[in-house]
Amino acid sequence: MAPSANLNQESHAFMSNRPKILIPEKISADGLALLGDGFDIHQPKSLSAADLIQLIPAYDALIIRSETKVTATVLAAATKLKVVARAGVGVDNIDVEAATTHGVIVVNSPSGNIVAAAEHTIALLMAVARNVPAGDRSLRAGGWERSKLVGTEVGGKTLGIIGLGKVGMKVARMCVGLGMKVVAMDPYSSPEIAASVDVKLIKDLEVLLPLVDFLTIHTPLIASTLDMISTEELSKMKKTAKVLNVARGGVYNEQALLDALEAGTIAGAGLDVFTSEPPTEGSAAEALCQHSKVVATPHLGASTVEAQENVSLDVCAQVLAILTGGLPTSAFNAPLILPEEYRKLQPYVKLVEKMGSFYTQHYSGKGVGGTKFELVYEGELAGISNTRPLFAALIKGLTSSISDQGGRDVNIVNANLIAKVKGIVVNETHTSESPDLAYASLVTLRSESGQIISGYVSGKSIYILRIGRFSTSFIPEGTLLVLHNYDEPGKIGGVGGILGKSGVNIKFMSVAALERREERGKRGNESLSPRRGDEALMILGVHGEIGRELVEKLREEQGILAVSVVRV
Ligand SMILES: NC(=O)C1=CN([C@@H]2O[C@H](COP(=O)(O)OP(=O)(O)OC[C@H]3O[C@@H](n4cnc5c(N)ncnc54)[C@H](O)[C@@H]3O)[C@@H](O)[C@H]2O)C=CC1
Ligand SMILES: O=C(O)C(=O)COP(=O)(O)O
Repeated sequence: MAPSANLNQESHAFMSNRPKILIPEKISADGLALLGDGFDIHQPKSLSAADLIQLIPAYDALIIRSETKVTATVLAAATKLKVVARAGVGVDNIDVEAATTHGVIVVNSPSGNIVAAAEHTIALLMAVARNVPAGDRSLRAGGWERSKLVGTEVGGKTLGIIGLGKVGMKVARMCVGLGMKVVAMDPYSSPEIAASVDVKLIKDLEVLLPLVDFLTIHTPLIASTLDMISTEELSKMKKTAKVLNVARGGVYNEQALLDALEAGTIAGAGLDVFTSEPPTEGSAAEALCQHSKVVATPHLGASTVEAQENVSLDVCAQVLAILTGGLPTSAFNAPLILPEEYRKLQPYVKLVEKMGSFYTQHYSGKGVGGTKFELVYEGELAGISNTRPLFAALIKGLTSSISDQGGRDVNIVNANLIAKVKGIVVNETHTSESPDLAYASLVTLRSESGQIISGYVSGKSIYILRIGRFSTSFIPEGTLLVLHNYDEPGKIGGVGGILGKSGVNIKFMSVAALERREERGKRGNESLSPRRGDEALMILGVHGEIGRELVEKLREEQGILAVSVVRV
């Protein structure tokens, strides 16, 4: 479907190479200021589902609230997207599983708007208890209906909370403050946590429902909470009970609630959220909004100046971190890594990726290697338990030369999944016993069939230290020619001559000698000069086109045992 004219205009307005951020919903300016001017930020006023699919391929980040539906189709089209940031709590409008498959990080603001949501729950509680909106409506219409609008006090009444999480706990505190008795049901909470806010935890919903005068739900909308309160549950409640929903449309079955209000088996409802927003014509949600026993608001739970500042700051900081190579603080589908650990790991991420890429290109061409690996961390690295970024870097490196996307599709979010699909198994070993280690940390990649590559980081540079039986020290960068040869005089000259004739310049050369038997296992930084008659690896950093013909020519050169071209 073609995008609207308005959209075309807007999308052509910026064509720079800066990372692009799409913000189709209203986000507070505080967070946007945090992003600075290093990005192209596009804030269309409204975006249809079709327009979103049309636009999304150009974007690196998407910042949304509850209105934008980030479906599997949107994510499949989002070839550059690195992050979907939800400026709020609930991520039920994002297909998190599809995001994981596509390597897109989903972040949110876990607590930026919880005070707002809790306070809005109290606003609806008081509104339904005291008929505030009905009184206001009647007065505006010229009435003065006092006896018709007699309410109930909340003090001394029992409130039931389903979902004693962040919002639920705040609501509990506030309602205890209002003099209410509070009981709660949450299978993942503990009696101690509940007791800390004077709440009695009740295991069974069936036991809780008949006790309460007011019921409020504060769970996420997930499979197990959809239609959690339906006809049967409502029938167990007092006829005078009133229900509140500032969580998500769908945790109460809307039709069942409408029927109960109509039948008088439930006395009233305060609703902020609906299964379709705005409610579709003729739906139970629309009928609920019009019902005389209902106080309804248009998903205003998080709509306070303060909450919007908080959530905007929270998610923009994370988008900034992700787009500049850092890690988010609250991701739904990425592991939590402490900033200090991440700082230490970062140089090794590049090293391990290059080791993996080198491995695939150097060994797989020879038909050796396998898909089972051991990644050994020695020295300082051994002390870091959360090496998930290194695991992801290895998977990215191993698969980069054999995937359509050149490994760009692999990241910390989906590395596990991709490894599984490709049958790659990595066993990470941390060994702190490395008495002769001359580097702060050493990383060794070992395949099940015995191939080995080791590397280390020094300052800002990364080095490959060992390839199979050969010890070396070179910076893996650009196009490398790796020649396995007999270490005989004239080899370098011969190879140099062939390359020169083909217009290929040599940028650097490193001759890797066979590790002496006594040196194996030690791997210090002592340089090992090749001995006559031994085999050696010649690693050449080259500039120029290395075609198949040239590789064949090199292979035919006397004393050359194997040639591989590695691009890292
Ligand atoms: N109306 C609005 O504008 C807003 C709505 N929300 C909604 O409120 C929800 C809750 O937010 P938070 O308290 O921050 O989340 P939370 O994750 O801190 O708490 C959710 C609680 O629900 C519990 N839970 C999960 N499944 C359950 C089940 N089957 N039965 C009983 N308890 C269950 C969990 O154990 C957890 O304690 C969000 O997921 C969001 O959908 C949040 C903010 C604003
Ligand atoms: O944070 C949440 O879960 C909310 O429901 C708030 O939604 P909103 O950002 O106001 O569209």
